[in-house]
Amino acid sequence: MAIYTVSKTAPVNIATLKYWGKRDKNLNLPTNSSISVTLAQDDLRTLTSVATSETFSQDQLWLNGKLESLESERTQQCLQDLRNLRSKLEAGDSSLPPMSKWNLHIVSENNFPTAAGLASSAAGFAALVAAIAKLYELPESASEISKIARKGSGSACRSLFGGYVAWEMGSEADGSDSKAVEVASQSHWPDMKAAILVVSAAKKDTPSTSGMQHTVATSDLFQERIRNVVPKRFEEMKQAIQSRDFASFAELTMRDSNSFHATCLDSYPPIFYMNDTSRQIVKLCHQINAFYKETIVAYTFDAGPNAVLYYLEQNETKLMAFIYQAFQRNSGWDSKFSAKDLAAFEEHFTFNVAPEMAFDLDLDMHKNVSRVIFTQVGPAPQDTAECLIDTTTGNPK
Ligand SMILES: Nc1ncnc2c1ncn2[C@@H]1O[C@H](COP(=O)(O)OP(=O)(O)OP(=O)(O)O)[C@@H](O)[C@H]1O
Ligand SMILES: C[C@@](O)(CCOP(=O)(O)OP(=O)(O)O)CC(=O)O
Repeated sequence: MAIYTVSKTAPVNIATLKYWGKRDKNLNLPTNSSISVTLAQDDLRTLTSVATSETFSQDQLWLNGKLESLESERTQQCLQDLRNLRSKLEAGDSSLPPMSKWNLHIVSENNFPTAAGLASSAAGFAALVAAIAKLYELPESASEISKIARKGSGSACRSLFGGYVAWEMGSEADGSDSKAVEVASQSHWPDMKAAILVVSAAKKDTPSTSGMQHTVATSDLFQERIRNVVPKRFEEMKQAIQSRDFASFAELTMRDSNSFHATCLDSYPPIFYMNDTSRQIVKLCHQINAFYKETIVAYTFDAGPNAVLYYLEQNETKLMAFIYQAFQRNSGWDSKFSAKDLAAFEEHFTFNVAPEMAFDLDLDMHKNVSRVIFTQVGPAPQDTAECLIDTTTGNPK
């Protein structure tokens, strides 16, 4: 009996205007629109292979080599929506194999820690939905498909696009207008880079879903954020991206990270995602921008202590003069930079920074950082020849 197989990779996205709060928990409808940058898949990606056949006896998911439950309401909703679309297609074309009635085998691998605040659920659900949509040969646009990924994990809808992405919150009760759209392509602003300082790769304390429910229910500041702060910032950030205005983009990004974490602190009891090391990194970024009298770096933090720093390629040496000095003992440098690059960072620090520097760099900061990941803006989910499923048995390789 035929086994049909498809594989896809999907990216991580890191929000520059944060999604925090749901107006509908079941449909994952947000209380505000958000914006993110999609990151390159060479460094952080989910690879998902899906197979379907009349012979499979049940839906099954293997995540990072382990059989996982597919029971969660969110995954079930994604599978149901995809099957409904496939079923419509089959109704109009009797030559199509009736895949909507068959079970699925899903095998997925993240090349980075799962559930550690590195947006694994975003890449994970984007890859799952994109792979099944391809297997089913669905003609729907990426925005339409993003509505399905959104039900898996809100931020996953933004991982259906490359470059710079908005998730428009929409206003319909059924979520039909709550979808991801492209703000600008990767090629519009290709020199955006990101350095991720992994402060903790451990599973986080308060999962995003319960954290945001708690904030919605208890924070007064949250109301101010969604009513008066984010709507204006959403327009300003789109404008900054469209005009490639890094200084504005960076300030809006940092302010929004601070605003989101302020609502966490304003929740009762409070939620703490950032830790002392995160705060030291915030301070360092402001010191770097003040040193150069120009905004060359932006920090942002998700639901965990890890820092994501956005900067432009042309400012790499200026920024890395500081970052290499502080974090050179952490792993991650050699795979991205040549010995010549690293020497240039060191030299820039010694000759341009050190003589003028008005503050002390805390050389112990690296002790609380496990590794540094260097990456940049990247494309939408990709087709791949790599397959995690044995095409003769339909089981993981
Ligand atoms: N490749 C994948 N395929 C399917 N589901 C996945 C995949 N990777 C992660 N997930 C789901 O996402 C969950 C982790 O999501 P969670 O929101 O807790 O962490 P995170 O995405 O790393 O953090 P955050 O979204 O707050 O940045 C996993 O437990 C799993 O259910
Ligand atoms: C802080 C954030 O990263 C929160 C992401 O939350 P999730 O998308 O993980 O939440 P669920 O919809 O409940 O799955 C901000 C963001 O990515 O916009």
